[in-house]
Amino acid sequence: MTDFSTSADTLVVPCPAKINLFLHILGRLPNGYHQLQTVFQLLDYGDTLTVRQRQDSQLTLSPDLADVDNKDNLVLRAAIALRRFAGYQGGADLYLEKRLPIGGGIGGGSSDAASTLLALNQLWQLNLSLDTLASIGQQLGADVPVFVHGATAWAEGTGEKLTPLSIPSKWYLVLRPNCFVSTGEIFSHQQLTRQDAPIKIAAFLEGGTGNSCQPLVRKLYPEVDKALIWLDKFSPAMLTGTGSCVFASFDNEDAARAVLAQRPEGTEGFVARGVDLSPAHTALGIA
Ligand SMILES: C[C@](O)(CO)[C@H](O)COP(=O)(O)OP(=O)(O)OC[C@H]1O[C@@H](n2ccc(N)nc2=O)[C@H](O)[C@@H]1O
Ligand SMILES: Nc1ncnc2c1ncn2[C@@H]1O[C@H](COP(=O)(O)OP(=O)(O)OP(=O)(O)O)[C@@H](O)[C@H]1O
Repeated sequence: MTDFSTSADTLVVPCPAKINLFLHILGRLPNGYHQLQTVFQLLDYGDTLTVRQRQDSQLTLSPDLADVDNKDNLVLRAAIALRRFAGYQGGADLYLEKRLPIGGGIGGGSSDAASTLLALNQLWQLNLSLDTLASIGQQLGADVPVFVHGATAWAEGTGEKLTPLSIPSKWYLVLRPNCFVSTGEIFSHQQLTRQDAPIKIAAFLEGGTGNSCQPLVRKLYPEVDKALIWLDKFSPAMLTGTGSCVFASFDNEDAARAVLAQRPEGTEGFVARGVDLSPAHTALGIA
C-alpha cells in the first residue's frame, strides 16, 4: 500500500465540483460539438487528489474506481498528456479520493483532470502557463479549462472562452437522482433544442435564464423529473449540465441541510457553498 503522508515531495489538491447556473445551446460546430453559453459556478466541495514524486518514470493511480478503468481515468490521462507535452521523463504516484457522483453534470472527471495538470505542473516544476494547461486539458474534456483557470465564469464556445464572474455567495443543495445521464447521448439526441439566441451577461444577471437540456433530460429520465419537482417545492430547481444532478440555492447552510435531510429515498446529495475562486488554486498558491 502506498504511503501518502504529507511531505515536501507531496501535494494535496481539491478537485471542486461545478454547477451550470444556466446553459444555452446556440448551435452545432462542424466537429459535432455544441456552441454554448453558460455560467460555471465553482463549489467548495469535491474530490481530493494527492500527487507524490517518484524516483523512477512510473505513473500510478489508486484506488481503482468501480465504474472507470484506470487507463480511462481522466487523472491518468491528464498526467500522460502533460508529460508528453512537456517531454518530462519522471513519474508520480497519484491518489484520488472520489466523492463526486460520476455522470452527474457536476464536472467531477474534468475537475480531477484539471487538478492533476495544476499539481503535476508544480511537482515536476514544468512552469507551464494556465493557458497552456487549459489547452492540454481541453483535449480531455470541454469542462477542463474552467477548472484549470480556477474562477467562476461566464463561458462561451464549447466552454473554453471564459470571463471571470463574481456571483453573490450562496449555498447550494445538489441532488442526484438514482440515474446516470450520458453527456454524449443528450448532445446527439434529435430532440435537443439547439437554437438559443445569444444573450449578454447582463441578461443572465437579471434572471429568467434556464438550462436548454432540461426539457429533454426530464422527459428521458423520469427520476430527474421527479427530483426537479420535489426540490422546486423548497427553492427554484434546475438541472446542471446534462444532468443527472439538479440543484437549488439557499440563503444559508442550515436551510439547505434541512432540505437535504428530507431528500426522497434513492437520491443522494450534498450541500456546498458557491465560491469565486477554485479551492485547487488556493491550495496550490496560484494567484
Ligand atoms: C454540458 C457541460 O457539462 C456543461 O458544463 C459540458 O459542456 C460537458 O463537458 P464534458 O463532460 O467535459 O464533455 P466532453 O467529455 O468534452 O464531451 C462529451 C460529449 O458531449 C458532447 N459535447 C460536449 C460539450 C459540448 N460543448 N458539445 C458537445 O456536443 C460531445 O458529443 C462529446 O462527445
Ligand atoms: N476521475 C474520473 N471521475 C469521474 N469520471 C471519470 C473519471 N475519469 C474518467 N471518467 C469518465 O468520464 C465520464 C464523465 O464523468 P463526469 O463525472 O465528469 O461526468 P459529468 O459530471 O457528467 O461531467 P460534465 O459535467 O463535465 O458533463 C464518466 O462516464 C467516466 O467514465
